[in-house]
Amino acid sequence: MEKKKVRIYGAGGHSQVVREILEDNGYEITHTFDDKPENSHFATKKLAGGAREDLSKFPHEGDPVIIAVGKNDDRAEIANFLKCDFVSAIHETAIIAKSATIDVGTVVIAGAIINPNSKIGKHVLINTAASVGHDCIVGDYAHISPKAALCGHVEVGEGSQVGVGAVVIPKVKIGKWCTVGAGAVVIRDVPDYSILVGNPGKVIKTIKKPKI
Ligand SMILES: CC(=O)SCCNC(=O)CCNC(=O)[C@H](O)C(C)(C)COP(=O)(O)OP(=O)(O)OC[C@H]1O[C@@H](n2cnc3c(N)ncnc32)[C@H](O)[C@@H]1OP(=O)(O)O
Repeated sequence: MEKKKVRIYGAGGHSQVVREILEDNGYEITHTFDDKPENSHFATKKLAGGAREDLSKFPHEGDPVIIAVGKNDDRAEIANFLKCDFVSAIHETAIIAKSATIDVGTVVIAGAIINPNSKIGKHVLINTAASVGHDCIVGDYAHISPKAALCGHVEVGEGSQVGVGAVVIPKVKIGKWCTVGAGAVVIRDVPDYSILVGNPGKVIKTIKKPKI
């Protein structure tokens, strides 16, 4: 049987993880693109320039693409300028409830768990061993970092990152483009554009709305 084909946008460390998931899932990677080839991971082969230099020259048509870029605002920007079909990458050891939904372009890494009725947006990253409780909503371009835990009915807004090992208690709403620091415990709703750290989590900074 002919292999499914995919192109990877992004050639850093995260791209290596996505590549392995796709290969394990039976894909052939036909091209890898990066806007900063000089920063690419040493193991990347057959690298081509990205679309930022000249969008009109980018081969939008062709094999579908996955955006394997770790920074949420970069992922959002790239998703907005590419006119391609997108695929998702879900590691075989991830546990995803039948009633959970996952939108296009999303990556779910080894050992992650997504419980019933949760809705995961586009181009989201659910990282290694992260857990998403029941009835959660995770917005487009968000990142739930390794071993972070969202309890039930939690909402994470567009573009927000929940840092490694952070915990979010039930029913808390995290706004858009927030960063929850590593190891934080979030016990109250978080306004858009906040950076929050500690236990109990406290907002230490507010960022400007990213240009995407
Ligand atoms: C596979 C992977 O690699 S996935 C990657 C996952 N990445 C992460 O989880 C990283 C999450 N990022 C963090 O925790 C960062 O420290 C951030 C975003 C919270 C803060 O970063 P910055 O905005 O650069 O803040 P900065 O480092 O200047 O620290 C500001 C203050 O917050 C404190 N602080 C920073 N991070 C934390 C934290 N996680 N917990 C508690 N306090 C913290 C600092 O000690 C400092 O305190 P001070 O002002 O009293 O000295």
